[in-house]
This record gives sequence, C-alpha cells and structure tokens, in this order.
Amino acid sequence: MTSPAAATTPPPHLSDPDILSAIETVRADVARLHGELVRYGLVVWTGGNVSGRVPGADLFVIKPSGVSYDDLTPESMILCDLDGSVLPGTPGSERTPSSDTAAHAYVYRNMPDVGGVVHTHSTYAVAWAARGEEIPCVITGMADEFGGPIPIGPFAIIGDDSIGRGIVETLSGHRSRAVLMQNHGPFTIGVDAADAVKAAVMCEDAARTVHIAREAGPLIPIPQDRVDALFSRYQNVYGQASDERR
Ligand SMILES: O=C(CO)[C@@H](O)[C@@H](O)COP(=O)(O)O
Repeated sequence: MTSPAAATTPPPHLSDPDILSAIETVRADVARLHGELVRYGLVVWTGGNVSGRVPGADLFVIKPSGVSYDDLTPESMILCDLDGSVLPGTPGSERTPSSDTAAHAYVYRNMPDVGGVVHTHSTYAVAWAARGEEIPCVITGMADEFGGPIPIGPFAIIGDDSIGRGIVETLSGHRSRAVLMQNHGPFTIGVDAADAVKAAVMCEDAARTVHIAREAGPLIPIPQDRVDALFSRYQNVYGQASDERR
C-alpha cells in the first residue's frame, strides 16, 4: 500500500520551478517543430519524429507514436527520462512514445552536448541510405553545414539500442550532424531541437541536389582545405553572434 506522502511526492526535478518551466518550453518547441518536418516536405503520414533535451535535467520530450502532426500539441508531447521511460502522471503519458524513443534516449545518454534529435524518411536521403552510400561533399552548402560528407550508419532494426548505438558510433567525433542509417533513413542531431530540424532540412536538400548533379555527369570534389575553411566560416561567422550554435 503506497503511503499518501509517497503517492503525492513528485520526482525532485518536477518540483523545481525552473525545471518545470524548461519542460514547458521544450514541449512547445518540439510540438511546433514537427510542423517544420511537414512544411519542408520531409515526412509523409507520421513517418518522422523530433525530440528535445530538457536543459538542467536528465529528461527529454518526444512525440507520441503514430499521431497526426495536425494533432500534436505541447500537452500531447511525452516526457521521458534518459532511459527512454515515460514519466508517469505527466501530460501525454497516457500515450505510447515514438517508436524511436530508445534511439533518441541512447543519443542523449552518450552525447551530452546534443540537445535535439530528429528522424525522417525524407525521399532523397532515404534513397542514398537504400544504396548504403554516403553523400559526397561536392557543394559548398554541404561544406558549410556538415563539414564534409554525410555518412552512412549501420543497418539496424528498430526496437532496441541498435539504431541509437549506430548513430552515436557514426557521429561521435564527426563534423556531420546527419547520418543515413542504411536501408532506413536520416537521423540528425543538434544543440537543440531546432538545430536538429535544420540539419534534417539541409540533409534532404543536399541529398536531392547531389543526386540530380550526379545524374547529369561526374561530380567535382571540393579540396579538403577549402571544405575546412567553408565549415569554419559557416560555424563561426555566418548568421548572428547570438545564434545558439555559436
Ligand atoms: O521508421 C519508423 C518505423 O520503422 C518510425 O521512425 C516512423 O514510422 C515514425 O514512428 P513514430 O510515429 O515516431 O512512432
């Protein structure tokens, strides 16, 4: 029989007003960012997901599995710990979290600087993944955003840590914020959920452009020192000093 005190005492972080405020902010951001996947044509039906780490807590927010993007609200997002377990009694916890929750959780546990994770089935990126072929860095936009090629990750079946392990093993120490999991599709990471969504948008743009270029003729590689210079400028000069990525 649970004592009344134990039944009503929330986990320590859920009694901290700063953490509660951070949770609400991440819920709103993650709910809104799923609309960006639709806006940029990265998903069909419900075939993609966004999550965001809660700053200052071992928690993250992710969408419910198989729910239309039209129906996603901050309250319908699901709050999980870094093992991927849903926090009971929190808004949205009555639903099942995304199929990829274990993968997102594995990334958050093993890549502490990552604040957001995105998975899509965007067409051109999945086509490269179906061939198990990395996207070569032959356009300056890729050098800017990814600092080189977009790598291929191992074939992994959904449902355990294998996808998350493949993402971490491929992206740890790699400039790219996107990985094409073989035969499946792109997973991207970022300093926050918005940054991971941007990486997913730019990954699909690169996949499409390089695919079309290669159909028309041989690709011209960019010299590595030029890739390095472009990446450094884009990461440290482009945009505004207040940008989150700086
Ligand atoms: O790729 C898969 C399933 O194989 C999932 O990522 C995709 O369908 C999205 O699933 P969720 O709606 O996030 O559970």
